[in-house]
Amino acid sequence: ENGKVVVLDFWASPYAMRTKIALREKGVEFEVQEEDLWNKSELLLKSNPVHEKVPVLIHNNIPICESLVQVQYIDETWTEAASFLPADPQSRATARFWADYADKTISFAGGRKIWGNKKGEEQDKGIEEFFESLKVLENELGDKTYFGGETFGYVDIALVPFYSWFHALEECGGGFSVEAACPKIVAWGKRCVERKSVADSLPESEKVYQQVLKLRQIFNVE
Ligand SMILES: N[C@@H](CCC(=O)N[C@@H](CSO)C(=O)NCC(=O)O)C(=O)O
Repeated sequence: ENGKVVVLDFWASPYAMRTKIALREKGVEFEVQEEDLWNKSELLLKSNPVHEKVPVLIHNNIPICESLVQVQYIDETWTEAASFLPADPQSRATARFWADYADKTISFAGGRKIWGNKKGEEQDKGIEEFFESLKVLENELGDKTYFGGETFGYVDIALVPFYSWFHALEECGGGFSVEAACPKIVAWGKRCVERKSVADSLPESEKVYQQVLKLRQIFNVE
Protein backbone atom coordinates (compact mmCIF):
# COMPACT_ATOMS: atom_id res chain seq x y z
CA GLU A 1 0.00 0.00 0.00
CA ASN A 2 3.02 2.30 -0.41
CA GLY A 3 3.55 4.54 -3.37
CA LYS A 4 2.29 7.84 -4.63
CA VAL A 5 -1.44 8.59 -4.45
CA VAL A 6 -3.02 11.31 -6.60
CA VAL A 7 -6.70 12.27 -6.90
CA LEU A 8 -7.83 13.98 -10.09
CA ASP A 9 -10.42 16.16 -8.43
CA PHE A 10 -13.07 18.87 -8.73
CA TRP A 11 -13.76 20.54 -5.37
CA ALA A 12 -17.57 20.67 -5.85
CA SER A 13 -17.96 17.11 -7.14
CA PRO A 14 -19.83 14.96 -4.62
CA TYR A 15 -18.27 11.90 -6.25
CA ALA A 16 -14.73 13.19 -5.74
CA MET A 17 -15.60 14.01 -2.13
CA ARG A 18 -16.23 10.29 -1.55
CA THR A 19 -12.69 9.37 -2.57
CA LYS A 20 -11.11 12.11 -0.44
CA ILE A 21 -13.18 11.11 2.61
CA ALA A 22 -12.13 7.47 2.15
CA LEU A 23 -8.41 8.32 1.86
CA ARG A 24 -8.61 10.64 4.88
CA GLU A 25 -10.47 8.03 6.94
CA LYS A 26 -7.56 5.68 6.24
CA GLY A 27 -4.95 8.34 7.00
CA VAL A 28 -3.47 8.03 3.51
CA GLU A 29 -1.34 10.97 2.27
CA PHE A 30 -2.39 12.05 -1.24
CA GLU A 31 -1.97 14.82 -3.77
CA VAL A 32 -4.97 16.59 -5.28
CA GLN A 33 -4.91 17.71 -8.90
CA GLU A 34 -7.79 20.12 -9.42
CA GLU A 35 -9.35 19.68 -12.86
CA ASP A 36 -11.11 22.28 -14.98
CA LEU A 37 -13.96 20.20 -16.36
CA TRP A 38 -14.24 22.54 -19.33
CA ASN A 39 -10.58 22.05 -20.12
CA LYS A 40 -9.66 18.57 -18.99
CA SER A 41 -5.99 17.68 -18.51
CA GLU A 42 -4.23 15.15 -20.70
CA LEU A 43 -3.70 13.09 -17.54
CA LEU A 44 -7.46 12.93 -16.92
CA LEU A 45 -8.25 12.00 -20.53
CA LYS A 46 -5.54 9.32 -20.49
CA SER A 47 -6.44 8.01 -17.01
CA ASN A 48 -10.20 7.77 -17.58
CA PRO A 49 -10.62 7.44 -21.35
CA VAL A 50 -14.02 5.73 -21.06
CA HIS A 51 -15.88 8.36 -18.99
CA GLU A 52 -13.41 11.31 -18.96
CA LYS A 53 -14.78 12.18 -15.52
CA VAL A 54 -13.43 12.98 -12.06
CA PRO A 55 -12.60 11.56 -9.61
CA VAL A 56 -9.73 9.39 -10.78
CA LEU A 57 -7.54 7.75 -8.15
CA ILE A 58 -3.98 7.24 -9.39
CA HIS A 59 -1.99 4.89 -7.15
CA ASN A 60 1.59 4.02 -8.18
CA ASN A 61 0.68 5.50 -11.58
CA ILE A 62 -2.24 3.05 -11.96
CA PRO A 63 -5.59 4.85 -12.55
CA ILE A 64 -8.74 3.60 -10.84
CA CYS A 65 -12.04 5.06 -12.09
CA GLU A 66 -15.53 5.42 -10.57
CA SER A 67 -15.81 6.80 -7.06
CA LEU A 68 -17.50 3.79 -5.43
CA VAL A 69 -14.94 1.48 -7.03
CA GLN A 70 -12.20 3.74 -5.63
CA VAL A 71 -13.70 3.68 -2.13
CA GLN A 72 -13.72 -0.13 -2.17
CA TYR A 73 -10.16 -0.22 -3.56
CA ILE A 74 -9.01 2.12 -0.77
CA ASP A 75 -10.73 -0.09 1.79
CA GLU A 76 -8.99 -3.21 0.44
CA THR A 77 -5.58 -1.59 0.00
CA TRP A 78 -5.09 0.23 3.33
CA THR A 79 -6.29 -2.46 5.70
CA GLU A 80 -4.63 -1.36 8.95
CA ALA A 81 -7.32 1.27 9.53
CA ALA A 82 -10.92 0.24 10.17
CA SER A 83 -12.76 -1.27 7.19
CA PHE A 84 -15.62 0.64 5.54
CA LEU A 85 -17.54 -2.58 4.98
CA PRO A 86 -18.68 -5.12 7.59
CA ALA A 87 -17.16 -8.58 7.69
CA ASP A 88 -20.10 -10.78 6.76
CA PRO A 89 -21.20 -11.04 3.12
CA GLN A 90 -24.85 -10.26 3.84
CA SER A 91 -24.09 -6.98 5.63
CA ARG A 92 -21.64 -6.11 2.86
CA ALA A 93 -24.36 -6.74 0.29
CA THR A 94 -26.76 -4.52 2.22
CA ALA A 95 -24.18 -1.72 2.36
CA ARG A 96 -23.49 -2.04 -1.37
CA PHE A 97 -27.24 -1.98 -2.07
CA TRP A 98 -27.74 1.32 -0.22
CA ALA A 99 -24.64 2.97 -1.69
CA ASP A 100 -25.88 1.96 -5.14
CA TYR A 101 -29.34 3.33 -4.30
CA ALA A 102 -27.86 6.65 -3.24
CA ASP A 103 -25.76 6.72 -6.41
CA LYS A 104 -28.74 6.08 -8.65
CA THR A 105 -31.21 8.45 -7.01
CA ILE A 106 -29.94 11.38 -4.94
CA SER A 107 -27.33 12.54 -7.35
CA PHE A 108 -28.99 13.68 -10.48
CA ALA A 109 -32.36 12.00 -10.66
CA GLY A 110 -33.57 14.51 -8.09
CA GLY A 111 -30.61 16.85 -7.75
CA ARG A 112 -29.90 17.74 -11.37
CA LYS A 113 -33.58 18.28 -12.14
CA ILE A 114 -33.76 20.77 -9.26
CA TRP A 115 -30.73 22.95 -9.99
CA GLY A 116 -30.81 22.33 -13.76
CA ASN A 117 -34.33 23.72 -14.20
CA LYS A 118 -36.03 26.99 -13.47
CA LYS A 119 -39.18 27.06 -11.38
CA GLY A 120 -41.90 24.93 -12.95
CA GLU A 121 -43.19 21.46 -13.65
CA GLU A 122 -39.84 19.82 -14.45
CA GLN A 123 -38.27 21.21 -11.31
CA ASP A 124 -41.26 20.21 -9.19
CA LYS A 125 -40.87 16.65 -10.51
CA GLY A 126 -37.21 16.80 -9.51
CA ILE A 127 -38.07 17.96 -6.01
CA GLU A 128 -40.61 15.15 -5.72
CA GLU A 129 -38.09 12.52 -6.86
CA PHE A 130 -35.41 13.95 -4.60
CA PHE A 131 -37.61 13.72 -1.51
CA GLU A 132 -39.00 10.34 -2.51
CA SER A 133 -35.54 8.81 -2.44
CA LEU A 134 -34.27 10.82 0.52
CA LYS A 135 -37.24 9.63 2.58
CA VAL A 136 -36.38 6.04 1.68
CA LEU A 137 -32.86 6.70 3.01
CA GLU A 138 -34.26 8.47 6.08
CA ASN A 139 -36.31 5.38 6.80
CA GLU A 140 -33.32 3.08 6.27
CA LEU A 141 -31.17 5.19 8.60
CA GLY A 142 -33.87 5.30 11.26
CA ASP A 143 -32.39 5.90 14.70
CA LYS A 144 -28.95 4.49 13.83
CA THR A 145 -25.89 6.69 14.28
CA TYR A 146 -24.60 5.76 10.84
CA PHE A 147 -26.06 3.67 8.03
CA GLY A 148 -24.05 0.64 9.12
CA GLY A 149 -24.92 1.08 12.78
CA GLU A 150 -22.43 2.53 15.23
CA THR A 151 -19.48 2.87 12.83
CA PHE A 152 -19.00 5.30 9.96
CA GLY A 153 -18.72 3.30 6.77
CA TYR A 154 -19.31 2.69 3.09
CA VAL A 155 -22.89 3.97 2.77
CA ASP A 156 -22.08 7.10 4.79
CA ILE A 157 -19.12 7.82 2.49
CA ALA A 158 -21.30 7.28 -0.58
CA LEU A 159 -24.06 9.61 0.57
CA VAL A 160 -22.65 12.34 2.79
CA PRO A 161 -21.14 14.41 -0.05
CA PHE A 162 -24.66 15.25 -1.22
CA TYR A 163 -25.31 16.81 2.19
CA SER A 164 -23.10 19.71 1.02
CA TRP A 165 -25.50 20.25 -1.90
CA PHE A 166 -28.73 20.42 0.13
CA HIS A 167 -28.55 24.19 0.67
CA ALA A 168 -28.03 24.83 -3.07
CA LEU A 169 -30.97 22.56 -3.94
CA GLU A 170 -33.19 24.27 -1.36
CA GLU A 171 -32.38 27.70 -2.77
CA CYS A 172 -32.76 26.64 -6.42
CA GLY A 173 -36.00 24.86 -5.56
CA GLY A 174 -37.64 27.93 -4.11
CA GLY A 175 -36.55 27.57 -0.49
CA PHE A 176 -37.92 24.17 0.54
CA SER A 177 -36.49 22.62 3.70
CA VAL A 178 -34.72 19.26 3.62
CA GLU A 179 -34.66 19.27 7.43
CA ALA A 180 -38.45 19.57 7.66
CA ALA A 181 -38.95 16.43 5.56
CA CYS A 182 -35.86 14.43 6.58
CA PRO A 183 -34.71 15.53 10.04
CA LYS A 184 -32.79 12.31 10.69
CA ILE A 185 -30.79 12.64 7.47
CA VAL A 186 -29.88 16.24 8.32
CA ALA A 187 -28.88 15.26 11.88
CA TRP A 188 -26.81 12.40 10.41
CA GLY A 189 -25.15 14.81 7.94
CA LYS A 190 -24.20 17.16 10.78
CA ARG A 191 -22.81 14.18 12.72
CA CYS A 192 -20.71 13.07 9.74
CA VAL A 193 -19.32 16.58 9.21
CA GLU A 194 -17.95 16.44 12.76
CA ARG A 195 -15.45 13.86 11.43
CA LYS A 196 -12.24 15.50 10.18
CA SER A 197 -12.21 13.29 7.06
CA VAL A 198 -15.62 14.67 6.07
CA ALA A 199 -15.08 18.27 7.23
CA ASP A 200 -11.87 18.39 5.18
CA SER A 201 -13.55 16.98 2.06
CA LEU A 202 -16.91 18.82 1.90
CA PRO A 203 -16.91 22.46 0.77
CA GLU A 204 -19.03 25.05 2.57
CA SER A 205 -22.67 24.81 1.47
CA GLU A 206 -22.65 28.45 0.45
CA LYS A 207 -19.65 27.89 -1.82
CA VAL A 208 -21.48 24.98 -3.48
CA TYR A 209 -24.51 27.25 -3.95
CA GLN A 210 -22.39 29.94 -5.64
CA GLN A 211 -20.97 27.26 -7.96
CA VAL A 212 -24.47 26.00 -8.77
CA LEU A 213 -25.55 29.55 -9.65
CA LYS A 214 -22.59 29.65 -12.08
CA LEU A 215 -23.69 26.29 -13.55
CA ARG A 216 -27.22 27.67 -14.00
CA GLN A 217 -25.76 30.56 -15.97
CA ILE A 218 -23.54 28.25 -18.05
CA PHE A 219 -26.50 25.98 -18.79
CA ASN A 220 -28.66 29.05 -19.38
CA VAL A 221 -31.23 28.07 -16.74
CA GLU A 222 -33.73 31.02 -16.39
N1 LIG B 1 -20.18 7.73 -11.62
C1 LIG B 1 -19.07 8.65 -11.56
C2 LIG B 1 -19.61 10.07 -11.70
C3 LIG B 1 -18.52 11.11 -11.75
C4 LIG B 1 -19.00 12.45 -12.30
O1 LIG B 1 -20.16 12.60 -12.69
N2 LIG B 1 -18.07 13.42 -12.33
C5 LIG B 1 -18.41 14.74 -12.91
C6 LIG B 1 -18.13 15.85 -11.90
S1 LIG B 1 -19.24 15.76 -10.61
O2 LIG B 1 -20.62 15.98 -11.26
C7 LIG B 1 -17.50 14.98 -14.10
O3 LIG B 1 -16.31 14.69 -14.07
N3 LIG B 1 -18.09 15.56 -15.16
C8 LIG B 1 -17.28 15.94 -16.31
C9 LIG B 1 -18.03 15.68 -17.59
O4 LIG B 1 -19.14 15.10 -17.47
O5 LIG B 1 -17.53 16.08 -18.64
C10 LIG B 1 -18.32 8.47 -10.24
O6 LIG B 1 -18.98 8.06 -9.29
O7 LIG B 1 -17.10 8.70 -10.19
